[in-house]
Amino acid sequence: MSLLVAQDLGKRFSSGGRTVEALRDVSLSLAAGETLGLAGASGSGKSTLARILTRLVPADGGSVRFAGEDWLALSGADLRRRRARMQMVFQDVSGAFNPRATVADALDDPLRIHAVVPKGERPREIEALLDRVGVPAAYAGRAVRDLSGGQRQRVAIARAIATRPALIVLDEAVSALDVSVRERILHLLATLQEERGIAYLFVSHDLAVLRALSHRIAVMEAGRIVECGPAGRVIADPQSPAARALIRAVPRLLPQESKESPDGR
Ligand SMILES: Nc1ncnc2c1ncn2[C@@H]1O[C@H](COP(=O)(O)OP(=O)(O)OP(=O)(O)O)[C@@H](O)[C@H]1O
Repeated sequence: MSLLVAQDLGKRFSSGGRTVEALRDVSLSLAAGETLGLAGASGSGKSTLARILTRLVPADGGSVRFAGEDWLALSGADLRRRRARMQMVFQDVSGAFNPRATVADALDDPLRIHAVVPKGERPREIEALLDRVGVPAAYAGRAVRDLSGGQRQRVAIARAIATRPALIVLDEAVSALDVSVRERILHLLATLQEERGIAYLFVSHDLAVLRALSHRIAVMEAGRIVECGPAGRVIADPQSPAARALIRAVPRLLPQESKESPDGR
């Protein structure tokens, strides 16, 4: 059974007398424990889709079923409670944290809000989360803004897994990082997925990044999904001009290194 099914999502933005159709009839599905990579040129609608799925912006039309529920119909306390099951990590996580927040504060918030563990166990849980993402426990008292970009992303991942989500939406989550730091974070994400069965919707303009993690890749162009298939197939044998253009932008792409799963997902 699918963990998430989005159907016919649409979104228009109006600004300065101009209307942009950011999403047109977008449908996709995601299985538990699966990574769907979402590729596309700048402005193709990737972030809008990520923001609609995470309920940061409303859709104009369409539906989303998540974990068996009508996700777009949830509101108020019901939505707040269910948010524990769908978390997100963005490119610039500094904006997501209170600038003065310590690492411990940033992790304590979701544990408290979602009552993940009893109050007395929260300090130990924070330690375990930091350990899991490879941040030394001694960093707990530091301000998030004083961390390196890679460490901040590790804390953002720790915060995302704190509520034991079924799905994490990652929007350009490794794009600002150096290549070696990026590779270690991608490895961490892959390991967490194996351990916990978390599904990822991984948004990136960089197909090389998507190839490292994705079982399937969907390609967007001008608000539509123009191609979707097993990661290895999309990279080795792209069917759409949009996918071909993205591949041309990354000359080192080698299809045989794709992490496509044995059942062809
Ligand atoms: N709040 C907004 N107001 C007006 N237009 C918007 C808004 N958000 C997005 N858009 C427009 O919607 C379209 C899709 O934008 P979106 O950010 O989803 O694309 P993207 O594929 O994520 O691009 P990028 O990779 O550059 O982030 C673009 O034309 C963008 O200018």
